[in-house]
Amino acid sequence: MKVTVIGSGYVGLVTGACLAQTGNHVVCLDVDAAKVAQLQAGHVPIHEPGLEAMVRANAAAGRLRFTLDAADAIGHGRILFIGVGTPPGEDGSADLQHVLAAARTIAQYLIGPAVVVNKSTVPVGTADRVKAVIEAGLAERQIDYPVAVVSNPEFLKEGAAVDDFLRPDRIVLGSEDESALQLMRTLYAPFNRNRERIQVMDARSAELTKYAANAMLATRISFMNELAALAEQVGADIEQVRRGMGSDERIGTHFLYAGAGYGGSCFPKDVRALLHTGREHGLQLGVLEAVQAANARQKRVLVQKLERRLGPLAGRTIALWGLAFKPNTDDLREAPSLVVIEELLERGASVVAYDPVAATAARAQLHDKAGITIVDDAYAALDGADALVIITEWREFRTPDFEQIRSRLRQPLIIDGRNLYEADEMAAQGLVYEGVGRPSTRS
Ligand SMILES: NC(=O)C1=CN([C@@H]2O[C@H](COP(=O)(O)OP(=O)(O)OC[C@H]3O[C@@H](n4cnc5c(N)ncnc54)[C@H](O)[C@@H]3O)[C@@H](O)[C@H]2O)C=CC1
Ligand SMILES: O=C(O)[C@H]1O[C@H](OP(=O)(O)OP(=O)(O)OC[C@H]2O[C@@H](n3ccc(=O)[nH]c3=O)[C@H](O)[C@@H]2O)[C@H](O)[C@@H](O)[C@@H]1O
Repeated sequence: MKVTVIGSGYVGLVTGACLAQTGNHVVCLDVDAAKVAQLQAGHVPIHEPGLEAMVRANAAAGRLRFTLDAADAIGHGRILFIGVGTPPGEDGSADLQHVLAAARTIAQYLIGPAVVVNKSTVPVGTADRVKAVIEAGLAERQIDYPVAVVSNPEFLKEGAAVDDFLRPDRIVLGSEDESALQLMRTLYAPFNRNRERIQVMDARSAELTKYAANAMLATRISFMNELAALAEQVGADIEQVRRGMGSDERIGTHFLYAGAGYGGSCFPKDVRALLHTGREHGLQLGVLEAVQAANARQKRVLVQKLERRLGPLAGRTIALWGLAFKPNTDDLREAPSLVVIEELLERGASVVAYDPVAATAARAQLHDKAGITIVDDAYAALDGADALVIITEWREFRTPDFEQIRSRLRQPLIIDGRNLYEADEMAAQGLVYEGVGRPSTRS
């Protein structure tokens, strides 16, 4: 099939590459000239395992190309995906300017009937708005090609995006247009083998499903972070509690890890956007408000732990391991590390940070901040530091050289925002260790 994808970011690029992989001919449109040039040269500008190889292979096979030329891209596809960003506006609502601009571009250059598929995360009612914008644009051109708009929210996770797209838990299709749905079923058939993953519903339910899923996951995390604080007070271990409660099938084991707070480009923004939708309809979503407040508190917990151990932090040097909002990505959007860095610098501490993948992105973002150095060696970050704070659970931090950690730190203190180690083992290594919601070493 001929497919056009508007927006070549995490979602657009993964969608384009995976659909080309199953034999479709895909053209990806973007407005960012530098990004398009990079992609045309076979370079994927984001760190996403497996993506670059897939992009190169499909480009070489003639099934995937990138363009800035809207007429070319819109003229190509019978199915047109919208995968542009929906960043938070001032009031927390999802800013739809890019989605609506994409709709206008479609209307301007469409040369025949089309199925427009919205993959961006958008508030309820956006499918109707997109359809109205396209129809108005076509009417101006005095043509009336039939256009169906399908809501098809994306559930991929960064760092596992290709895998998630190829093996989705479900494929949500929001539309009441039978022929559009039939086309979508055919397009998604390769990702729908062995068991039925396609769920058809109305567009509004599809749009709300996306926010509901992210909000539920965020809720689980904030709930566990709150319980972790309680566990510390009552002398329980949140890791044992997690195992105990997660083995109940009704609860399940995923997304129950207490930590440094959730970050990323989606949970924070989507929780805010859903709260805004609630307010627009006169509803206070109290559970979700608490989720958001708990997360804001959690991002500060590691610094409070440091203060309790070290006293005032002015003049101290703190080593940070991990800057990305989670492993396997170089994405720093809403990363807990940024809050920790801000809080440490505000208190007059210096920061020496290491991240195996996000260092370049972090240097670009933090270059104007005095007091932070980003180094390329995990152990070099420790030299002369008063403590090590672990913020992202990169695999290489799982079994580090504890002897080096102890000898290179000025004080043998680890504050672990991801509960990677056991307190008694740390004590045996001569380290003072504190995780989140778990018993610490004694001293
Ligand atoms: N990043 C993620 O893991 C996920 C994101 N989403 C949602 O998908 C949407 C896209 O997110 P990302 O891919 O992360 O965004 P992104 O910021 O990485 O990429 C968006 C791309 O769209 C381009 N763009 C903007 N306006 C355009 C226009 N008028 N025409 C053509 N291209 C245009 C931008 O230049 C950029 O390259 C958002 O609504 C997000 O909430 C959904 C699931 C997962
Ligand atoms: O809408 C989106 O963009 C995506 O948002 C999340 O994906 P992502 O933000 O890439 O990353 P997650 O793996 O969900 O992690 C989000 C944050 O929660 C934190 N987290 C996750 C799990 C957990 O148990 N505890 C916890 O603190 C992570 O460290 C990270 O900061 C969802 O998992 C995806 O399904 C969704 O498509």
